[in-house]
Amino acid sequence: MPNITVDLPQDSYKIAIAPDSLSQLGAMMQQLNLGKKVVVISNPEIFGHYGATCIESLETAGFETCSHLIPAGEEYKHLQSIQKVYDTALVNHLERSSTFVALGGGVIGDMTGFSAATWLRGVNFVQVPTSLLAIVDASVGGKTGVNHPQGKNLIGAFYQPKLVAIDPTLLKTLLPREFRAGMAEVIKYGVIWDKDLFTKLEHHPHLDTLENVGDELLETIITRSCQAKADVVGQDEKESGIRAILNYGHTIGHAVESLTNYKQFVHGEAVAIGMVAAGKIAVTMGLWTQEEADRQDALIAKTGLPTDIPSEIAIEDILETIKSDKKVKAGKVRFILPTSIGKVTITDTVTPEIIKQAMKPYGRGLGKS
Ligand SMILES: NC(=O)c1ccc[n+]([C@@H]2O[C@H](COP(=O)([O-])OP(=O)(O)OC[C@H]3O[C@@H](n4cnc5c(N)ncnc54)[C@H](O)[C@@H]3O)[C@@H](O)[C@H]2O)c1
Ligand SMILES: O=C(O)C(=O)C[C@@H](O)[C@H](O)[C@H](O)COP(=O)(O)O
Ligand SMILES: [Zn+2]
Repeated sequence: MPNITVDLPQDSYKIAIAPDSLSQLGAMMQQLNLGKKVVVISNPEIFGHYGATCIESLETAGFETCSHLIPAGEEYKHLQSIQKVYDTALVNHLERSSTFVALGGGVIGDMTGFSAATWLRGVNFVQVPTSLLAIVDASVGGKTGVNHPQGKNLIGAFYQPKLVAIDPTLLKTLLPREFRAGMAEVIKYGVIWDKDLFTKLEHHPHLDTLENVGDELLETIITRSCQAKADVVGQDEKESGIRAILNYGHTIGHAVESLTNYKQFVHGEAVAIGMVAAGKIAVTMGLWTQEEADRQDALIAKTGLPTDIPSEIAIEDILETIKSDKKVKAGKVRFILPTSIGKVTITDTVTPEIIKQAMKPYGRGLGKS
């Protein structure tokens, strides 16, 4: 599989994609002129599977290692978990030249990156993504952070890794539900950026498990998704413009995640629901054809992802929650809406009335309104 570069004005970095990336991690990090000390941050399950290989690779390359484990789950993505990472960094005398390695999914990656951005005002950071979602999206681009009780990722920093080491063989232990969640972000790239990827996904009979996707399509999924993200981030590192398109499906998706207290849906599932909702809004506004929106929704359904906002969520609660979305500008909520497959527009013209109208015919999200 090819390597990809995230080309930035400062500190460009490599996304290394290979079936032995984990065992080569130490050797790859050796090339980066990093300090001797490394903390590997993970969760107990992932560390149980891959911690030993990771540590062995680092120590063979001459690094001194320690580890820090955070319990699994989005509900631990908060500032108290970061405080405990700082405690480990302090006890182990990590220095400015030291490196924080994220061995995990997007939750571990976002928290490790935020800890690295803030400990000693910034130490080195390396991503070793282990979930499909982290491989194709979260490990690339330097968005790091944690949730606030009032909303998703409200606390954070843009802080780029020195290296992203992707080992697709780690996916063999990922649960099918989590695989499908990653596929939601892959479908996102198809809708916002890569029509050809979208068509390839449409033509594949089953997208619901790693086995059904198969090696050839998996390689395409990983390389095209990472390339799409690298292209967008390379143009707009800190989301002053085009990068906002990577938030397609997230305006309503994040609201659904936080309104269900991160218990009912994992991130990718909420994004799938958010993409279907954004599609309805785009069709209602005359920006997108019903036929293409149906193709998007069919792909999401074929993957086995949810499509509907649960009826227990009142549309008023969604409208209230999206007011604290990070894309709000001059008090206006901005939406990313498709105009044709592979192309989207960023707009602040979506009113609460349009959202209600778009949702109404489908009977969703109107339970308590
Ligand atoms: N920074 C970004 O650009 C970005 C992009 C997308 C999502 N995110 C964030 O990422 C998070 C979602 O990431 P996620 O979907 O990876 O969730 P996650 O990190 O919670 O991982 C999902 C589950 O899979 C398990 N897991 C991961 N890899 C495994 C493996 N190889 N084998 C067995 N189990 C494994 C984890 O322990 C966890 O239980 C959200 O917090 C989201 O906000 C960030
Ligand atoms: O990298 C980006 O930019 C994204 O928006 C990618 C999203 O998939 C990801 O979920 C991100 O964390 C959302 O960012 P946020 O700024 O809306 O919290
Ligand atoms: Zn996302």
